[in-house]
Amino acid sequence: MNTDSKKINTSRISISELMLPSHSNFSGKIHGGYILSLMDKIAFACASKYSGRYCVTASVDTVDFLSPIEVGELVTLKACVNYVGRSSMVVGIRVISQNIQTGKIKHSNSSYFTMVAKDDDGNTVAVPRPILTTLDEVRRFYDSLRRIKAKKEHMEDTNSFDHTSREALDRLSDYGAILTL
Ligand SMILES: CCCCCCCCCCCCCCCC(=O)SCCNC(=O)CCNC(=O)[C@H](O)C(C)(C)COP(=O)(O)OP(=O)(O)OC[C@H]1O[C@@H](n2cnc3c(N)ncnc32)[C@H](O)[C@@H]1OP(=O)(O)O
Repeated sequence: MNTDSKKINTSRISISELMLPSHSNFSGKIHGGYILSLMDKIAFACASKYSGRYCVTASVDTVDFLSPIEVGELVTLKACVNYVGRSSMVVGIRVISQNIQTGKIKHSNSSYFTMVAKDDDGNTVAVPRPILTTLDEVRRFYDSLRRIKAKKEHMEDTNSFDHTSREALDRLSDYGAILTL
């Protein structure tokens, strides 16, 4: 177990990038996949900065795209480590876009990436214990814990659900689905 400790706020990082026509999709808006790749990059940078280790993405929480991003807008991603396990870190990411001419800012999306630190042999490795210095950091830490617990419960629910049971098949009609087995 790594007994070092580190202030969680040392993980704070932000990147800005101007959105070019090459980043757009068929409708002329910025491609969501491009934003996701920027989010993965900043999550990697944030977790590696905190842990001093090479990190891999273990999981990505839901990403809801709240408003489209236009070509020519300046996209800024802000990230910080919210929660630290033994080898895993939950990185909170907020993405905003700004129209450079008008200055108008839109919240594009937010998400949580779970990153895991690895050593040079590719084994998971303990990361420093987090030092929290503000109540916002305490809130984010507990919010992460709640999401981890909810995900675990959801997995247990999914694993114990029998989709072939009479009850499950009957219930399909509640959702307007027609069964023709
Ligand atoms: C410094 C060098 C510079 C190099 C300069 C390169 C520059 C380059 C630019 C890079 C730009 C972007 C880079 C992005 C990084 C990729 O894109 S990485 C590619 C995509 N990700 C992967 O390939 C990961 C594949 N999966 C794995 O390796 C393993 O399954 C994992 C995730 C490490 C877990 O391994 P495991 O054997 O199950 O280990 P286990 O001990 O059970 O779990 C370890 C921890 O992971 C957690 N965990 C495992 N699975 C999950 C899950 N699904 N959800 C949440 N937590 C999980 C566990 O709870 C545990 O947490 P702790 O209790 O330790 O805190």
